[in-house]
Amino acid sequence: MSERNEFEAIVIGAGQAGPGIAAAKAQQGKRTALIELDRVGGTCLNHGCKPTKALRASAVIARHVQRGPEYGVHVDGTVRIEFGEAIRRVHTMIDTMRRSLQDWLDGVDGLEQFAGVARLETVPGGPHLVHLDTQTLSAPEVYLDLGGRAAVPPIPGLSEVDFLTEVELLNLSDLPEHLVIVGGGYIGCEFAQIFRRFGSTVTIFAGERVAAREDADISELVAGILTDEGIRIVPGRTSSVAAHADGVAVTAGEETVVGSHVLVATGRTSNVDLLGDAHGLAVNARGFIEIDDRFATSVPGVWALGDVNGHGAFTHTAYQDSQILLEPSRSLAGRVTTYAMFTDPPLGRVGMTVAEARTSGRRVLKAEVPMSSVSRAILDGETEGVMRILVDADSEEIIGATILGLHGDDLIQILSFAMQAGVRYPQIRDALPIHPTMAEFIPSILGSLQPL
Ligand SMILES: Cc1cc2nc3c(=O)[nH]c(=O)nc-3n(C[C@H](O)[C@H](O)[C@H](O)COP(=O)(O)OP(=O)(O)OC[C@H]3O[C@@H](n4cnc5c(N)ncnc54)[C@H](O)[C@@H]3O)c2cc1C
Ligand SMILES: NC(=O)c1ccc[n+]([C@@H]2O[C@H](COP(=O)([O-])OP(=O)(O)OC[C@H]3O[C@@H](n4cnc5c(N)ncnc54)[C@H](O)[C@@H]3O)[C@@H](O)[C@H]2O)c1
Repeated sequence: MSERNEFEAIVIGAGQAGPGIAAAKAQQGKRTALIELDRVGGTCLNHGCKPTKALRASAVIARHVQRGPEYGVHVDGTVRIEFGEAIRRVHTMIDTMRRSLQDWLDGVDGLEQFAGVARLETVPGGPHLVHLDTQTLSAPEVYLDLGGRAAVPPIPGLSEVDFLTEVELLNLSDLPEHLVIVGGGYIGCEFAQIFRRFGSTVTIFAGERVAAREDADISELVAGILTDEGIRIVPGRTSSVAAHADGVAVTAGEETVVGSHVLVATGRTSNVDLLGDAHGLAVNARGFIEIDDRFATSVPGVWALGDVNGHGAFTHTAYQDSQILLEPSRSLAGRVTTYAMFTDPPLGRVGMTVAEARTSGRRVLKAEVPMSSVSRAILDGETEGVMRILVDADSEEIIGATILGLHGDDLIQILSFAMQAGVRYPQIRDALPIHPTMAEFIPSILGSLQPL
């Protein structure tokens, strides 16, 4: 090993956790390597959160324009939705953000960047070895921010057609005529609504049901929002896929739908396999690297952050992993995981679902209001959805919340911050809310809790 390749810290993956760790290690004066096989910014920046939410912004505007007459706003002349322009807007924005991240990394003193697939060979007592195509690096500290990729389910015929994952879908320049989506999770629902609003025919093969991680009644509300916009939801697991003269035929049970494009959105798989077979790390049955509360893996000197440790599946969890790691007094224990599905209206979620609360063994109280009773939602003409809060009757802690509706993605954070701070529900119930806002119903429904 030449001295040139001996580092004090190596970070593999420049996604949501890697860049911050790499910069911090370099700033601590450690000679640090950051290795990325693709583009900096990982899934979120290149083909995840950010491009989808930028594209969603165009889809939301399209919807507002279409709904204008309901509000007395008429756009005279033709309204055209140009998918090509919308996707170019997305790419321009993402390119700028990626350049800015790259410029920031390039400016970190003591940080050396490498391109390629890193294979890890752990060595008892360290330093560990990281192999690239033409060279091997070593370091006593290795940080893994490997993320994941679309899982490709073993559906007969799928591998023989040109199916899309989110990567290819976001690289289309022409609008699909009929987008068939296999999987009704967050990716399936978000893309379904976006492409429908641009004018595609959209069919979701939803598996069990859309948004299946949520309570069944919430899934039903989400399904209603999507079907009201003309999206067809076919229940059941996709059993076969085949090439067809008009595109691709997708079948579940008795139902076959022929689409021009098929998107596979049936979950994610971890990138741990890319490390090769000499990493020696304990990996669980789902492919996640096992860690303790401070991200230490089963091999001393190796830490795992972000999606690959299975303790979060979001950008904010991956990024927070890096913040926790860098502050020795913090740990993963007690993190209140919260997330949103960015349909329009969005679904905000934190803590337990009703189904989980029922089996928790706690005495649980529930407060709920349909958005059709929330003044601001009525005034804004956005009455789909529901606001629901679950409380532990004995400890008075908030233990879960679901907000499907206008600003649900932001409103939910009032509750997640309260949960993180250990606030008792009467403190929020007795707060003074502003009228007429969506948040005003959070205190008011906490005054009408009922046993679950
Ligand atoms: C379509 C879509 C929409 C999403 N929307 C949201 C959203 O709205 N909000 C949200 O919070 N989350 C969203 N997510 C999830 C979010 O993108 C991920 O949770 C997040 O990117 C995980 O960050 P990470 O750092 O763990 O991994 P990643 O961002 O995937 O980064 C890992 C990096 O490691 C690199 N890498 C892996 N193995 C190696 C190796 N051996 N050598 C070198 N480099 C390697 C990869 O190339 C990648 O760049 C979305 C995901 C998708 C697919
Ligand atoms: N807003 C957000 O934060 C956001 C948005 C998109 C993605 N993500 C992240 O990406 C991850 C993956 O999202 P996803 O939607 O791919 O996965 P998911 O796990 O949320 O949903 C996949 C769905 O596909 C179904 N399915 C599996 N096999 C099927 C088959 N053969 N036929 C029909 N349906 C089938 C499953 O039952 C499941 O309901 C999420 O867990 C999340 O962490 C986050």
